[in-house]
Amino acid sequence: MFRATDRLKVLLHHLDRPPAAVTASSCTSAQAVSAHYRVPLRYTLDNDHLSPEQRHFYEENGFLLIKNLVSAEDIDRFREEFERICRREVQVPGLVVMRDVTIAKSEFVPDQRAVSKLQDFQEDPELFRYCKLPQILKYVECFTGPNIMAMHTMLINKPPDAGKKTSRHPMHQDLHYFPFRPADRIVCAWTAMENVDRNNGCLVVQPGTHKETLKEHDYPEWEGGVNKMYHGIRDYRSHHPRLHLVMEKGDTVFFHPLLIHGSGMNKTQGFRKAISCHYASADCYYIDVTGTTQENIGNEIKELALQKYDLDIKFQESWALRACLVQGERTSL
Ligand SMILES: CC(C)CC(=O)SCCNC(=O)CCNC(=O)[C@H](O)C(C)(C)COP(=O)(O)OP(=O)(O)OC[C@H]1O[C@@H](n2cnc3c(N)ncnc32)[C@H](O)[C@@H]1OP(=O)(O)O
Ligand SMILES: Nc1ncnc2c1ncn2[C@@H]1O[C@H](COP(=O)(O)OP(=O)(O)OP(=O)(O)O)[C@@H](O)[C@H]1O
Ligand SMILES: O=C(O)CCC(=O)C(=O)O
Ligand SMILES: [Fe+2]
Ligand SMILES: [Mg+2]
Repeated sequence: MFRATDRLKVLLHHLDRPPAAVTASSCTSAQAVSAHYRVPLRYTLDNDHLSPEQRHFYEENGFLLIKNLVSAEDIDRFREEFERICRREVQVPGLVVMRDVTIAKSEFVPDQRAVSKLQDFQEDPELFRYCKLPQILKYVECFTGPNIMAMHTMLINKPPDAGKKTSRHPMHQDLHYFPFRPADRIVCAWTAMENVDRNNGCLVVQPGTHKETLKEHDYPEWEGGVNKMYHGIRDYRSHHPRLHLVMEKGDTVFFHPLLIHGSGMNKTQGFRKAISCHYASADCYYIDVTGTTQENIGNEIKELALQKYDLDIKFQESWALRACLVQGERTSL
């Protein structure tokens, strides 16, 4: 994660710079779709990749599911690389290997099956291929524009629930973790590596919640415990309906960082796998989260960097170090 400290110096002078051209300038000749649906377009940029219907769907719902976007061959390669990492045949600098809290806190000696998540795989060329797949970037560009940074990478291996419901991911908004803006120029791509449904803990989304504000997040008070940094929306009572995203291997969902989502318990004996990347426009800018609802996660990440890597850095810096350009120019982030 924190590999190039010298690169940091170059990056830091950008941190507090105001945004150059990332306001709403995007929506210029969006009139066609806009007029058709009589709504202003805000969440998507002018492009000829999305159909008017797809564009309207994302504007209204905050996500877009594309069937069969990643080939079975590619997914099999990602799976093989994941297994090599678990067997410790490859060492990846900066990689965070996370185990389920039930297993991490027990006497059980963890083997590869205990790995519940890999984070920050940007230094693994085979897994990072996912973030550069042209068919994914074509969609990403519709939300971020042409200068694209891969900000956060994950391979999620949701384990069979050990009986304490710790395989759940509480309902949250990803923006809680991100000290950069504007939110509308950030998007997550999440690809199912096998069939996912309610049994093995598919994504659960609340369509339309991307239009709401960022909520306060904290650890949920769950009896069986909760994984490190799995914050959920505090005192959450939502009137929005929940939608379970049933997906097949290779299907990919793109979603907005304010969309409220989570994932259910894995009631099967298999490990539910998905690979994802959060992208942002390189024209985004970092913000200071002091005094905001994000201060708690910012402090937690700073503490982790200090304990684990002996690095005394700002929340924003932890992101600037992980970020990788995947298309266009690294203008700000
Ligand atoms: C949009 C996006 C950002 C949304 C999200 O991804 S939300 C989830 C974010 N999650 C994370 O960022 C996970 C971060 N996880 C990590 O950094 C690591 O897995 C660590 C929790 C630091 C553990 O790594 P490491 O230090 O290598 O492992 P160790 O086995 O030596 O454990 C050190 C101490 O941590 C504890 N631990 C390990 N895994 C978990 C867990 N899943 N939940 C709660 N506590 C955990 C472990 O028991 C140990 O504690 P002590 O024995 O020192 O008290
Ligand atoms: N008590 C709770 N507080 C907050 N979030 C919860 C709570 N219970 C479940 N969730 C969240 O709701 C989402 C769905 O979880 P859940 O395990 O209930 O799965 P489900 O898909 O609804 O399956 P089921 O068919 O068992 O109800 C997850 O994000 C989960 O973390
Ligand atoms: O794959 C999942 O369970 C969802 C994870 C998620 O939403 C996240 O890590 O932010
Ligand atoms: Fe999330
Ligand atoms: Mg439920």
